[in-house]
Amino acid sequence: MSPRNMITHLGSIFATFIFIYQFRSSIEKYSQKLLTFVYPYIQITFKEFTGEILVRSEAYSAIEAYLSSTSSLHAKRLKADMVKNNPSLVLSMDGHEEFVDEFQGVKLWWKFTEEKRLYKLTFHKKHWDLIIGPYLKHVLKQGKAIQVKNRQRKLYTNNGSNWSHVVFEHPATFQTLAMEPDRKEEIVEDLVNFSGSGEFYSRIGRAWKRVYLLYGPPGTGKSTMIAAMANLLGYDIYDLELTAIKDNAELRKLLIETSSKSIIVVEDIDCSLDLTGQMKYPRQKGNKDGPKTSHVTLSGLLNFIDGFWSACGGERLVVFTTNFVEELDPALIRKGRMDKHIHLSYCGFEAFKVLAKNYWKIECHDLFPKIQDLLNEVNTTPADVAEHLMPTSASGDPRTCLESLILALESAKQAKHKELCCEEETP
Ligand SMILES: Nc1ncnc2c1ncn2[C@@H]1O[C@H](COP(=O)(O)OP(=O)(O)OP(=O)(O)O)[C@@H](O)[C@H]1O
Ligand SMILES: [Mg+2]
Repeated sequence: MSPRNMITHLGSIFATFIFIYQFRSSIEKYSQKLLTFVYPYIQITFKEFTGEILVRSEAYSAIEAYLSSTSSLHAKRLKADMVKNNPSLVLSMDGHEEFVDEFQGVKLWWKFTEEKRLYKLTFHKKHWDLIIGPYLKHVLKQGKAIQVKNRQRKLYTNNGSNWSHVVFEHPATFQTLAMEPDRKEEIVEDLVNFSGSGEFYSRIGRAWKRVYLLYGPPGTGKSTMIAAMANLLGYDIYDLELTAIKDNAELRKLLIETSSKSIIVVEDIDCSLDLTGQMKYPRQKGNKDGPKTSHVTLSGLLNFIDGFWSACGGERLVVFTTNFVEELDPALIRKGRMDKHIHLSYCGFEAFKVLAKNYWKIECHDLFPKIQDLLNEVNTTPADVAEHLMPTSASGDPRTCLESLILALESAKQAKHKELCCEEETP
């Protein structure tokens, strides 16, 4: 073939290529249009790992948590996994399993692809706004809440300026806490409101934190309530031992290292802090008048909490406890610094009934009226009552325990009576 013909020949091949290419892209364009007309569904994929450095996507894990809880009710094929830091089995959709969800009357489909580690969401394009907006917001919110509930919680303690932690597994709940039901309900409501009010706090420009002061005699349930709070909200606990802290710099370091969704606990502040704000030393635990040993003042701590928390992460509770609330400087415990004061007192009859139900699953008994009368006359702590209700032998029956409690209450009543008589006799 002559060069001239060769070039013409090549030109026509090239032109054909161009034609096919253009024809193909218009086919693609029209087929795309046709497809969307014929197939009006939108698909969105959520991959487990995203970005150049392949970070695990938060959206993926929230969707996984959401679907594992909702799909386990409907999907036909599930798989069960033990997940690190999670005490229970986590069910999730088996590979290629499809799950139909419904939101405000709109159907949508989730499909999990195991080998690609992705979730595919399919929905009709006319629901675009509803799905991209409220639905996905609902899925991520629910998923995150489920993750918090399932995650293994930790109990941190500080030795000096470093935290160390153990797995937090305390059985106390507000159901098992001996307290008047309506007071308990009010506290639970306050806590649940707090945990759901992130937007509220950012709208009013306040740090998302709430400070509780639990006060009352020893053995009335202050530490038990803290555990119940952590279990209710799924929070970690940071048990801050202030006497182990040298100065404010160490305190700042410890507080900055705490994570959100946690309770910072400062027990027995009357024993670990200078309550008047002067740089003296607090007393040893339980010794009302002994010398003080820490270098951190309550006002210094509260200023940190006010200042520190407005500067960084939110959703933290701070809980102070004390046996001697009357010792605390009112300026330091005023509302706004310590938002909620909770008095845990001696055991009343309603609180006793909670303990009787916890320990013996009894809600009434012929000895209850006698116990009610004695509890109205004698101050005894739930710890003491719990001690008497503890079954002494495997076959023990409630009567033995209730009778031993009555004996103890009657002797306490006589001792009180004697004390009163002595007081009257002393001139
Ligand atoms: N209100 C309560 N409800 C249920 N159990 C209680 C209650 N109060 C005390 N107890 C029982 O008594 C034990 C001691 O209670 P807890 O440690 O909560 O007392 P506390 O108020 O923190 O005492 P302290 O002031 O000495 O720290 C707990 O293990 C718990 O079993
Ligand atoms: Mg305690």
